[in-house]
Amino acid sequence: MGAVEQQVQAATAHKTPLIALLGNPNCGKTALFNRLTGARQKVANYAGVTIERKEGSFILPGGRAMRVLDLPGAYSLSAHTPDEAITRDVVAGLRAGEQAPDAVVCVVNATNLRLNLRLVLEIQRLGLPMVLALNMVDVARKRGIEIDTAKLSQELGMPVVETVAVQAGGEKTLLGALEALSFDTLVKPRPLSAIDAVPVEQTQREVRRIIEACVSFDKDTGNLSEQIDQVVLHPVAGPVILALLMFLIFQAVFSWAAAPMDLIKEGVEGLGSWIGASMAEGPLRGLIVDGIFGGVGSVLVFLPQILILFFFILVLEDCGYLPRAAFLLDRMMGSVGLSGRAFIPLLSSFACAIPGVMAARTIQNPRDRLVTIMIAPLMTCSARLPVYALVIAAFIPSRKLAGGIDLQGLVLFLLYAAGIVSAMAVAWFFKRTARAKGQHPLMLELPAYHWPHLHNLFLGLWERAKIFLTRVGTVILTLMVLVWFLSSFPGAPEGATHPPIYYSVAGMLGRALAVIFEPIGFGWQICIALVPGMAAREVAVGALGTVYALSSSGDDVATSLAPLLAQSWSMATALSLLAWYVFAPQCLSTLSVVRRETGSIRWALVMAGYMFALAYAASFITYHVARYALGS
Ligand SMILES: Nc1nc2c(ncn2[C@@H]2O[C@H](COP(=O)(O)OP(=O)(O)OP(=O)(O)O)[C@@H](O)[C@H]2O)c(=O)[nH]1
Ligand SMILES: [Mg+2]
Repeated sequence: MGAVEQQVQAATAHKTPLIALLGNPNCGKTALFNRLTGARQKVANYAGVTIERKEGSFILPGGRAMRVLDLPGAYSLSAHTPDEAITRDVVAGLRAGEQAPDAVVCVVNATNLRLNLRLVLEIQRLGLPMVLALNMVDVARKRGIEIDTAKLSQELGMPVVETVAVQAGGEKTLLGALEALSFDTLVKPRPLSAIDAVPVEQTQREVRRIIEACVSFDKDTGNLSEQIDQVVLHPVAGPVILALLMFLIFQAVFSWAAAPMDLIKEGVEGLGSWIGASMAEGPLRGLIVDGIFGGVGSVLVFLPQILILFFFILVLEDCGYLPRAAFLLDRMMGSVGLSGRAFIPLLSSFACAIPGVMAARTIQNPRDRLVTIMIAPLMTCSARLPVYALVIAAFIPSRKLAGGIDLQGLVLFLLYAAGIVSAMAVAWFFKRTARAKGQHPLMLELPAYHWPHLHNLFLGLWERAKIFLTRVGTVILTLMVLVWFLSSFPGAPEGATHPPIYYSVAGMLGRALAVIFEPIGFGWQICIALVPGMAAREVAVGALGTVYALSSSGDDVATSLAPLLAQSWSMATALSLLAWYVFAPQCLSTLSVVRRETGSIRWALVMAGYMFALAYAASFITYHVARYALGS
């Protein structure tokens, strides 16, 4: 061995080898990544969940440290979408500031080798050390698919191991195979032209030949997923089931949440009045009782509703129903010119528009992608739920309609529906003005159904709760303290006729804004809440809590906000505020992500502008129609 080689060997021996997890979308890369590293990246039963690279590290049983990259899924290395391009560039060592991996673990879905092997053959041509992880073998076995791994390994010329990424210990075989790899000599990937040199047809022939040689099917095992799909994807029954499911979810958001919400409310109020009673009258007491307990507490009570909503979304996600919903909605989305791929980004936007806007990266056509980004904020994000829930609780009687339907749940359902319908309308408009061409058929792989993993469900809810509580404890708390200060100082002048807040900085600001918002029914108190609501929607609720606690004279602790609002607002104002929040421009963080993802401030401004105009128009109409109809 020459001196130079020895040096290289010594240098690489010190370096921690980097392996990349590569494979088709939804084959279990992230699950495997989590299993190897103990991380908790998001997994879900549909394609396109991972949209950015994630790095982690772990130790092989023999003691060697390894670094591992989780990459977005790809069907082929001739990238068609921006996230596929990330994957291609990373493995080929073409991404700036990114070292090419020392080895590739190709993850394949054992139940669908036919689709997955093409990518394996393509990657192989890069010439990097490789291991094939035959994942989801548990499902394959259940379905009677038998794969001769020894033969497959021989055919492909690389180690093949069986893994079950969702079972403890399901990654052991992979660790063994990695242990056997040598990282002593540095291998550079061959140029991508090595892949393009081989015609696609030849690759596909090769795939067929390998499958014939290594895979056998036991035809007798009935396919339950297909049977379920005959009902769920039925042209008539399918959409009915989908609508029914959505409807039931919103009913549950109200009816199940009542008890835990009361509990939280009583806890917060009890604590607030206990602390209030033990403190001397003064600004500090005001800050704690009105600002923190009145403001932050009024946001906190919405935790149960958010968790119930996400419980259902997570269950539907994990069992594999969501891509079916995409399939059912594809026709509707296609008729307004959206691609079926827009479904997942739009669905994510129900949690928050930010991941939704980012998930639009999986959309191939740049114009489709832009339109999807522009309408993502019209999907009702979870931060708007508290605003809706508060106003509904104050103004919509909790009555059972015919068939046991809860009126409050129905109104909430309608608000969410209003967001969706207007998103479709806006998409249609954008597409028309942008003179779009023909449609793109939805190519969607329907994963097999499986029971939701309790562990996944629990982690998902825990994540949601953490996000919400962190927001309450940081952004919302800070803004609430600020709102309280601005609403408390300066104090009322001698002989004041209004409550002190009227004369405060916030009061002055609110009165100035009221000039603009009076025509849609918002008084100065609501205007005070609108401003911090731009930073985080829930703060609007908290701010109303503080504003009305400070406006009402006498009461020492903020009594429940809903009845206070019911006394202070007219029904027309309440409906107008609901309409406002269906459309009002999203929080500032969304706008900044839109700027980042579209690469210019222009689209962020267009978004803010069109949403403001829509919101104002919708509220104006709602307010005046309601006043007319209610005769006030
Ligand atoms: N039964 C079974 N399910 C698995 C296995 N591996 C992953 N899954 C499930 O398959 C789904 C997809 O897993 P992910 O890890 O998100 O897949 P991914 O390859 O990262 O997908 P993208 O990020 O979308 O490319 C999830 O619902 C997992 O729980 C496995 O070995 N057995
Ligand atoms: Mg993933």
